[in-house]
Parts: sequence; structure tokens; C-alpha cells
Amino acid sequence: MSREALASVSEINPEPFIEAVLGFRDTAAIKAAIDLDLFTALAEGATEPAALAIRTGASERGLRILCDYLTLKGFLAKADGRYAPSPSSAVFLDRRSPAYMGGVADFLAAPEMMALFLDDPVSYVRHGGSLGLANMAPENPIWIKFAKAMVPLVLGSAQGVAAEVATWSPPPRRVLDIAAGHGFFGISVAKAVPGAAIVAVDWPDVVALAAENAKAAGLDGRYATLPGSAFDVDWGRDFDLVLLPNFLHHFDHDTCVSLLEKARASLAPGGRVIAVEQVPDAERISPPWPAGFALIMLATTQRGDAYTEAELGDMARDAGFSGVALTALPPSPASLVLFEA
Ligand SMILES: Nc1ncnc2c1ncn2[C@@H]1O[C@H](CSCC[C@H]([NH3+])C(=O)O)[C@@H](O)[C@H]1O
Repeated sequence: MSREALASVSEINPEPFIEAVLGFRDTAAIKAAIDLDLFTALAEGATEPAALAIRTGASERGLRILCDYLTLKGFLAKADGRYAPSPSSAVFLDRRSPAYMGGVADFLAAPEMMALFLDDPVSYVRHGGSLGLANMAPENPIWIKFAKAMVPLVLGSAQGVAAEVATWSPPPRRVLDIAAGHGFFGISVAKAVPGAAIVAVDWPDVVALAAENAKAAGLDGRYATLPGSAFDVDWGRDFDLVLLPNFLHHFDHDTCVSLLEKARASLAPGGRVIAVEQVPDAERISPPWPAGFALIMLATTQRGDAYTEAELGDMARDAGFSGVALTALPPSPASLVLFEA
């Protein structure tokens, strides 16, 4: 087909390819904007490069080029040489907003994550996963970054889980939070269920951070920790609820089954197991976040994946449960996965 003929077919367009090749440019621009606290400065009235330069200490030229790029990408609007945050930027990227989430870049686009992704992309595709343990290496410090950075992204789903279990009759009183990270799944349950006591498992430095968060939330006497690998630590018994939030997707089917068997063995009679997962549709190409999540697991873990409902059901049955029941956790894209007795 001639160049002209190609151009006349609207869906034939080289731009998505060039944009994809330059995808790192978006990461760079947004990281610079967050580090300069650009969206806060704009919202506070420094709307031109000269004023932004005084406010942020960056160069006027750098700010002009960065702001134009962010305008192209929909993060800002520009009129008469002045910039303003888009409605979404104002809600999520102005540091004064209660929904501020700029800090998630400290984990999602951390240098270690970027290296796992970009140093040799074909290697994890060829191999079907990371060559080494990558993020799942024991006590990998990346999880401290996760625990500090990702709370704004997962808090909604944690509160959704807590609201759900608080409706149980009776609500869970002994709760085990496996791979607790920042701890906010357990902490949210303890806040929603008066008297509930939480035991949190994670790497030592991570679970120490969860304990600090629990203390700040006023849960001092109701929060205990078991530092160490979830595969090695004795979880104890008689839990009314075992939480596995955002943990199963780091592992293959068989490893997930062994974790679920261990969870099942830790339950009191009538106790339940809940995971939180990014669950794509059966075709795995929608919704966008859960479907795209699989590539993060491919690059950063040896055998992790975004599991479909059918795959989670197979895991459940192989671990002695009867199946799974999924509940959406809006506005979070994650799903609550209840493992049914
Ligand atoms: N072998 C392991 N044993 C216990 N925790 C682990 C292990 N490997 C990774 N982790 C933790 O798994 C967590 C995954 S991120 C999920 C954190 C939290 N549950 C949330 O939903 O937001 C991190 O906190 C890691 O430190």
C-alpha cells in the first residue's frame, strides 16, 4: 500500500508505535513534576514559568517545556501562557488534596522497578518471568518503598474490605494479615470492628512500619506482628479472618495453593479467607488496570500473574475450598476475593 493510501485509512497510524517507544518520556515528565511539587504550585497561583521558577527553584526554560508537555498529555490546561491543573491533577496531584497520590511514583517508578522493566525487556518475555527473584528476594527494600508510597492507592480497597467484613455476623475478632505491607488492610478492619485484634506478617522492616501505622491509628494493644517470610513463619491458629491482600499475584498457581492451604489451616471454625486481587476478564485484555497489571508481574517476579476468576477458583478448589466469590471494591480497580468453605 502506498504512503498516501495508508494515511487515508484512519486506523493505520505510526503514532502509537512512536509514543510507545517513548513511553519513558511520560514517566520522566511526571516524576519531575511531582518532585518539584508543580501541581501544588500551580494550584496555589504560580501559573506562569517565571512565577513557577521562583516558587520551585527550577529553570524557567525547563518549566515551560515541562508544562507544555504535561498539557499535551492532559495533566494541565494552557491559555494565554498560563497553566492550570486539570480536574484530576487538582484532586490527585495537588499535595494539599486529601486524595493526593503523587507519592506512588516513589514505588511504581522507583529506579529499581525501572531497571527490572527497562534494562532487558526481552529477557523476562523469553524466560516467562524475571531471571532472579527480583522483587521477591528476601527482605527486598523495595517493599519499604511500597509501604511508604502506595497507601493512597490501596486505602480505598482496604476500607472496602473492612466495611464488608464488619457486616458479618459476628464480625471477625481475630484477624491475620499476611504480607501486611503498610498494614492498612488489618488496621482498617480493626477500626471498623471494635475489639478486633490483628496479627500482621511481613518482612521485619516492613512489619515494623505497619506496627508504627497501627500505633498512629490508636490500635496499640490490638496489633501484633510476626516478622519473617510468610512461607516460613508459623501463623498460629483460630483466626476468624485471614487476609491475603495483593500477595497471591506474585506467585504461580502451586505456590498460591500452598499459601491458601496454610491460611485454611489457621482458621477457627467458621473463619474465612479473603484475598484482594487485580482480576482481569477471561480474555485478559480488560479492564485496563487489572489486564495491564500482568506485565508488572512478568517483569518483577519469577512466576506472578494477574489471575482470572476461573484461575482463582481453581486455586481455591485445589486448596480445599469450594470456590471463590468476587466483590468489586469501587472506586478501586481491585476485587475482594472470598474463598468459600
Ligand atoms: N515471603 C514473604 N513473606 C511475607 N511477606 C512478603 C514476602 N514476600 C513479599 N512480601 C510482602 O508482600 C507485600 C506485597 S505488597 C502488598 C502489601 C499489602 N498487603 C497491600 O495489599 O497493600 C510486601 O509488603 C512485601 O514485603
